[in-house]
Amino acid sequence: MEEQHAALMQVQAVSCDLEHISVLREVSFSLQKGEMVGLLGANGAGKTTLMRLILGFIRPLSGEIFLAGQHLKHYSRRALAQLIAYVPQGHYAMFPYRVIDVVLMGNLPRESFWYSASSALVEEAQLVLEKLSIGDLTYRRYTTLSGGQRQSVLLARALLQKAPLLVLDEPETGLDYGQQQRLYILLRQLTAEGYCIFATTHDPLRARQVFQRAILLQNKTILCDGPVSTALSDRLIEKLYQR
Ligand SMILES: Nc1ncnc2c1ncn2[C@@H]1O[C@H](COP(=O)(O)OP(=O)(O)OP(=O)(O)O)[C@@H](O)[C@H]1O
Repeated sequence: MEEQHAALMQVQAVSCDLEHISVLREVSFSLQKGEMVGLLGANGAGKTTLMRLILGFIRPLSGEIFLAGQHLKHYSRRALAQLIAYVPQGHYAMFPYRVIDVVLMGNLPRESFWYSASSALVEEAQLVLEKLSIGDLTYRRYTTLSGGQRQSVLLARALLQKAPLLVLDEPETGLDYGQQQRLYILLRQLTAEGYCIFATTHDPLRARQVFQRAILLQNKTILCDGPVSTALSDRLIEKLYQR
């Protein structure tokens, strides 16, 4: 059964310009179910741009991106959201929704906008919040939360989305030490359940402990892609961040 071996995401020779400036050149890699992959590179290396490309927010100049075997351009927003969940780096001040309502928005790709959440779904959302140790925030207003608390709520929303590919932009930013530890334990559990985690990080030493595989971006392309034991060697870390 070829389907079972197909990569969850395949990026083939992707190049991208922003404002007529070349940002990425001939980037190729694939992501499989059950993998936890870190994306590393110096400031401005193109990590966020690469994430925006695979999320379908921007189109590549050339190259192809496939998700679950289908070209990204053939997906509707809703169909895409059933396969990729995204936790952005920034925390935008939104309307003063309650935390539980923000988390329930994770189910929107499967429902119409005006759907009323079943009690089973509300219970599920509460369980996700508890899993992230923020059950006490359930009925707080999102706009009143701290940056780290908002980050955890956005992760809860992404988990309720139940997409097999979780894309996280610097997920540990703003989290205290305990929340970071719990986050990585949870991400490991999710990969064991078959989820694929693709996350940027600025902490190569931490990445060496928590990720299985690392993709290093430098000079607009991939410097190294492999198991953290080799991709995050002292030599390559030094090379990656040199000026
Ligand atoms: N909208 C834009 N228009 C023009 N250039 C952009 C735009 N967004 C990003 N860039 C440029 O593209 C390059 C890659 O930016 P990107 O945000 O992808 O880097 P990054 O690796 O995520 O950086 P950081 O670690 O600082 O978050 C940078 O040189 C940046 O200045």
